[in-house]
Amino acid sequence: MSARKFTITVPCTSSNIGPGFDVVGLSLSLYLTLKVTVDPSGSNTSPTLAYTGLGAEEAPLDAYKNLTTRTALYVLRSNGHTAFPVGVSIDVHNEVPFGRGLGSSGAAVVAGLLLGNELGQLGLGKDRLLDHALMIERHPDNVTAALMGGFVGSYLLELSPAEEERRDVPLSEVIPEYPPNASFDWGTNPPSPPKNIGHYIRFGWAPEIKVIAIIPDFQVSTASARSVLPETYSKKDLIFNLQRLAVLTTALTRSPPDEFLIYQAMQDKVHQPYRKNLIPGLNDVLASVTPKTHPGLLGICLSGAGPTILALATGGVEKIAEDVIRTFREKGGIERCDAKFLKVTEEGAQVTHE
Ligand SMILES: Nc1ncnc2c1ncn2[C@@H]1O[C@H](COP(=O)(O)OP(=O)(O)O)[C@@H](O)[C@H]1O
Ligand SMILES: N[C@@H](CCOP(=O)(O)O)C(=O)O
Repeated sequence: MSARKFTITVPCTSSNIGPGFDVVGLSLSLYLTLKVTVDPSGSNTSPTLAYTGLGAEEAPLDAYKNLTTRTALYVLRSNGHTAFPVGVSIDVHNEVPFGRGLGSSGAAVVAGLLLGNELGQLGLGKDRLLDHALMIERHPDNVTAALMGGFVGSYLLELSPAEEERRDVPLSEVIPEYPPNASFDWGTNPPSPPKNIGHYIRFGWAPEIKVIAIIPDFQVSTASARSVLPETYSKKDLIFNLQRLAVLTTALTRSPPDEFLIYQAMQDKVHQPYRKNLIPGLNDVLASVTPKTHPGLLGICLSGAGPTILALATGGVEKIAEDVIRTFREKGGIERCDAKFLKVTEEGAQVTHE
């Protein structure tokens, strides 16, 4: 049998866009790319991994430790396969910085979903793959945008008790850490996830709206940025966010974009105020870059869990980036930031066969 070759491409994502905590995500033009060969005459029983680009010094090359291949193994195991096929080799190239709020872990998971689907020739559609993604990243915003592309809103279905039980399988059983604990049973496959647990809708995106990501040179893990959030919110703060999110999703589709509407609609009281201590200078950045000080600016917020700043603008993008970088340096003591001028990607994660 001859070797199969295919390439998986997954965009990075910016979630929340101000008030849409755990709800909206935007897929953007930095990519995680996997070039995969499956050679049935090969002798390796676990995939060999080579990795270039961002995170190369951190990403495990052991297929049982790497998030992408662990996700692929979950997709395989929950769909009747017991192991990886033989003869798999994967060249990873990554442009998505780790721990910056640009959805690197969501991209790694989505790449793993497509990888598992291809390795097992399972023929699962994207909607079904989303169910698998939600067993791993339990907030839908990044993974939905990375999988589907564009500007996307999503919610999780309320489940029946039986479905809850299938969904609440601990992560350590869905994608076991390696080596797994002594009682872990590789012979028993995890249940397949309940169906249609995540629902989504694609919004439009006004073509005039440009995207700037200003990426500080340090990591904030999403887990730690979630641990600082409160368990409960005041009615006032919830209403504040709901009102803005309802306006924002349509405001970003309208041409020409309305800067007053968008700037106000990108304010947030649910996550950014609690994350400011993790990101020195955040409040100064958000307060000092406004449509008044920076003509062309539409809105500015934390990208995902941070520390990246997402600015949306119709013009003046270089000045916005320069001033965010300067404010981070002067007020936050952050010496290095990288500015990226990104495109909204329409197509989402892709597999192409050679
Ligand atoms: N391409 C990748 N391959 C393997 N692991 C990855 C990859 N990208 C991200 N990860 C894992 O995800 C972690 C970052 O996830 P997270 O804290 O959610 O930040 P973010 O998703 O905002 O970049 C990394 O430290 C790494 O463990
Ligand atoms: N809604 C999540 C999004 C996390 O995104 P990431 O890019 O930081 O992984 C949150 O804000 O916690």
